[in-house]
Amino acid sequence: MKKIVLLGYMGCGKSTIAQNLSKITKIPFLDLDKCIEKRANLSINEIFEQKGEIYFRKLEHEMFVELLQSTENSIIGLGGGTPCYANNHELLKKDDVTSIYLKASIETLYNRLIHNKSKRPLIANMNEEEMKEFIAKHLFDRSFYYNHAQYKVAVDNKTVEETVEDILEILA
Ligand SMILES: Nc1ncnc2c1ncn2[C@@H]1O[C@H](COP(=O)(O)OP(=O)(O)OP(=O)(O)O)[C@@H](O)[C@H]1O
Ligand SMILES: O=C(O)C1=C[C@@H](O)[C@@H](O)[C@H](O)C1
Ligand SMILES: [Mg+2]
Repeated sequence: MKKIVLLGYMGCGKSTIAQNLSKITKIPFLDLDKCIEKRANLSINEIFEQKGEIYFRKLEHEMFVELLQSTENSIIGLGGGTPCYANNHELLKKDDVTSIYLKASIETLYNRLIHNKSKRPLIANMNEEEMKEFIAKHLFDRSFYYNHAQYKVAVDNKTVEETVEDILEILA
């Protein structure tokens, strides 16, 4: 029961890359954020608004543990904050897990997230200036946890296909 776990900051491409990798490898893709939404019967935004972030982080941890315990092979796309809470980073080193950090620069993340922030409650209400500073500081804080991944793939200036190719080489 091999698990391929993709992690990294919001907008680095976890969901996009995982979907494409899944098509090629025929290994099913599970998006942790989507699993949480299904379990809670609320969107990520609604969970943050109605229940608060601590509740979300608890659910996120429980769901991550549950997905890792399943006996099926899977590609698991984490949420941007998953490795940074509840000691989830320690789970990235498990024997049956291949964890891969999709590493993007502040510039790449900013350019992607600026067009696509409404569904991301941590940045939804920020203006462009605030967002750039927030991403820079937040990425710095989170890098410690992301660096617990077994592998790193740089994604700047790469197409989806190129990043998928890099991951296939790691898995070969
Ligand atoms: N080369 C690329 N690789 C991956 N995504 C890209 C690329 N170029 C543009 N994008 C776009 O960047 C966005 C990446 O968002 P995606 O939802 O995959 O990230 P995520 O890491 O899953 O974010 P979150 O943690 O918020 O769920 C998508 O809108 C995608 O279309
Ligand atoms: O970076 C984060 O902390 C988050 C990223 C998203 O994937 C969601 O899990 C949620 O919006 C929190
Ligand atoms: Mg995602």
